[in-house]
Amino acid sequence: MKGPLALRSVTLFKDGVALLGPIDCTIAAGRPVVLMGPSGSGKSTLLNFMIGALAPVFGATGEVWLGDVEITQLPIQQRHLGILFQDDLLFPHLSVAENLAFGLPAGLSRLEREQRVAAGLAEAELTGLGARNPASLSGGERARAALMRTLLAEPCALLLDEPFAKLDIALRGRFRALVFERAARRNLPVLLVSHDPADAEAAAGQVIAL
Ligand SMILES: Nc1ncnc2c1ncn2[C@@H]1O[C@H](COP(=O)(O)OP(=O)(O)OP(=O)(O)O)[C@@H](O)[C@H]1O
Repeated sequence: MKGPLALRSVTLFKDGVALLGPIDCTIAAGRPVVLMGPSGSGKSTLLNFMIGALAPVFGATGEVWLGDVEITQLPIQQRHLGILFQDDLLFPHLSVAENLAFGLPAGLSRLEREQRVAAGLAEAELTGLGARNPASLSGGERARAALMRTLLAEPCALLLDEPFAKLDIALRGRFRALVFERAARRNLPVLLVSHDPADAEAAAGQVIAL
């Protein structure tokens, strides 16, 4: 599945009361869109709806499209969306390198897997930390590992929930550039939840404000 990610008349409800929407938007491939809004306005819930993992307390109407396929009712694994949750959710029993390898596409040779993980570690500025346990990393290192695991899985679109929030300003700039470049190079639609005006600036005004 390729092409833009689109929301059509999406409304979210919590306990039967409208929480957010209706939202209509198209997230074009290659040009990240930033989703901003007050805490508790439903940004993370919208991402969960898009991947098909809404908590039972919520309800939703409307449609999600990826290219010319409506994915609203598809099982989570058939949507081919990459999501980075706010809490990094690395597997605690796997090393950092094993976490990165976890989502790699099927069918790669062992050598190719090792090369991609090594390149991912380098790109995430985690070289030398591959054998470590996630619990032994700093919050920012874990956030970078989780972001790279999401990128290495080669999804058809990316949903990123405050991916740079735990990084210092310099790292934030470098990882913002990494995500924007990757989106452009691989022609990926990216929806980026953020409270940081610098992300909105990088998205050249492509902002959804709740
Ligand atoms: N599993 C849940 N059960 C009950 N209420 C929930 C659940 N998850 C989220 N909520 C509530 O739903 C509302 C929307 O939450 P959500 O996490 O989507 O907000 P957000 O815009 O992402 O906020 P933030 O910017 O603080 O991350 C909040 O009031 C939150 O307390």
